[in-house]
Amino acid sequence: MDDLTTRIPVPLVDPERPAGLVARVESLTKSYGAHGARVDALREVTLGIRRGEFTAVMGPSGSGKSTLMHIMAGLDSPSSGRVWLGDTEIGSLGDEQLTLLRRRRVGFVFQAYNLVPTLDVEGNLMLPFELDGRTPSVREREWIDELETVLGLDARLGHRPHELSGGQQQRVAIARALVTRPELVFADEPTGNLDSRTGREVLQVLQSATRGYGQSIAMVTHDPVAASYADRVLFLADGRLVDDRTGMTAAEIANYMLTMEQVS
Ligand SMILES: Nc1ncnc2c1ncn2[C@@H]1O[C@H](COP(=O)(O)OP(=O)(O)OP(=O)(O)O)[C@@H](O)[C@H]1O
Repeated sequence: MDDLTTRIPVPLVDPERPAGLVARVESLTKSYGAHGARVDALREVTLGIRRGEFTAVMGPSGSGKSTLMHIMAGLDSPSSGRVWLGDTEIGSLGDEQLTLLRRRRVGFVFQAYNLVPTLDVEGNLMLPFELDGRTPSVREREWIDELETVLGLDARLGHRPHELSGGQQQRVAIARALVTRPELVFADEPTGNLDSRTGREVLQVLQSATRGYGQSIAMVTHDPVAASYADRVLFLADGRLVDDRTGMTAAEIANYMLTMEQVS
């Protein structure tokens, strides 16, 4: 597989746009259930995801990582607090606008790949455009071709997901998340189903998408090795943001998690 960083010098992020936060939440709270059975999944969380960075959201099981990601991606609504994607406040959008935001401005990569089994690789990559009721422009077609080459999918375009390895399926899912050049890609345990070597390859692809193209990525994981590929690690514990660190090694993250688990 080629290295994204060396092949394409064209930045994904429009240089005219100011650097800063691609998404943020303010005093975000999410509770499930009521009274005695109430679970506070998020408690007054305030944070920003920086544009052009690979951010990992780490924390013990049940700390609120998935809930945070779902709310930031407009897949779930908060109990209270505010959420922005770029300058758009998500809470102010109606259902239709929210659907368009999810379709056009964010991308998703899931642990289970979530490819359409009846479509081949090319069909899966075209899906975001089909759902949007349009065909790719010439520039978009060039970008799709580049992604297919860089992600090593050229020889697989006519194959269906069951004919691919897990790592290949996840590369298709990453390419599909990138084809529309979304402002932010959300990745939920993207290496959860992969062996460690294939997992590392997928993490390198995500890292290269940030370093080579300036793609903003927010990845939820409980794996210290996966988080060490990120530029920045946000730590959640018991529904709260407890730390915000950069440049951590896998060993440092693992130690940090161990300390968190001992304290809680
Ligand atoms: N739909 C729901 N109904 C009730 N409780 C929920 C629901 N979704 C999440 N929770 C609770 O909210 C808390 C946070 O869950 P969340 O899935 O966000 O944690 P997580 O950090 O992603 O965990 P994991 O690493 O195990 O996936 C947990 O206590 C969970 O049981």
